[in-house]
Amino acid sequence: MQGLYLVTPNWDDTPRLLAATELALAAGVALLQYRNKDAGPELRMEQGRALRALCRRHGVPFIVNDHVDLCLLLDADGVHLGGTDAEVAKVRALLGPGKIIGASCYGDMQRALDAQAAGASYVAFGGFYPSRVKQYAVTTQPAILDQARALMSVPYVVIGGMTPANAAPLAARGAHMVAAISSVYLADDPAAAVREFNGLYRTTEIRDAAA
Ligand SMILES: Cc1ncc(COP(=O)(O)OP(=O)(O)O)c(N)n1
Ligand SMILES: Cc1nc(C(=O)O)sc1CCOP(=O)(O)O
Ligand SMILES: [Mg+2]
Repeated sequence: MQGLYLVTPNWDDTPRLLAATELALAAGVALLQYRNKDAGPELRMEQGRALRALCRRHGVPFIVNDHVDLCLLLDADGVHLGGTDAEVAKVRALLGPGKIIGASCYGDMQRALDAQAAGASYVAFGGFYPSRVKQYAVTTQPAILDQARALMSVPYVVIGGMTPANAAPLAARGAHMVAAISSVYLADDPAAAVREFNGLYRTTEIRDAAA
């Protein structure tokens, strides 16, 4: 797992969402998360089903945000859980070993260690920078990645206001994936934005190979 972790925006216009996502997936995305905090159950089912089909066509793992029931209904590849969502251990017991479970850990290393012990497949640290789509206090520091490199055995993701430029030092510091919404979905050219994010990892690989 390395590269861009694309997360969807709160768009109710499904054709627009699918068109932008298709461009992004064709450009090369490591994981896609369906996150629409404004959608009701019907729209979530419609968008989730369509995005799952798109991901299958492109061979990209499909993750559902928050909704374990939707993950099961769609036979998604996994679910992402935050502090107010279901507990990782309970969801792991329900989904079994084959599904991906992600856990939001904000700037909290102990939370990441606990999530890993409870069966998380990856953890996410954030928000590093102000976001155009979510309000939070920007308190997470890049130094948490140095602790993660030393302590974590599952991959760790960075999220929150990511652009190819400001994510570069975080990728260089060991983040396995960069998660983003607006830098791709609000870009004039979503495919070009995806390629720019992926460029961070080519640079990291070249640097690692030379070390
Ligand atoms: C990859 C990734 N990281 C963090 C989050 C945030 O999850 P959460 O704190 O549960 O907040 P909401 O996304 O549910 O508003 C995420 N979704 N994805
Ligand atoms: C959904 C989400 N979770 C965050 C966290 O810090 O846990 S930041 C965030 C929003 C990410 O969108 P953008 O790339 O547009 O800032
Ligand atoms: Mg959540």
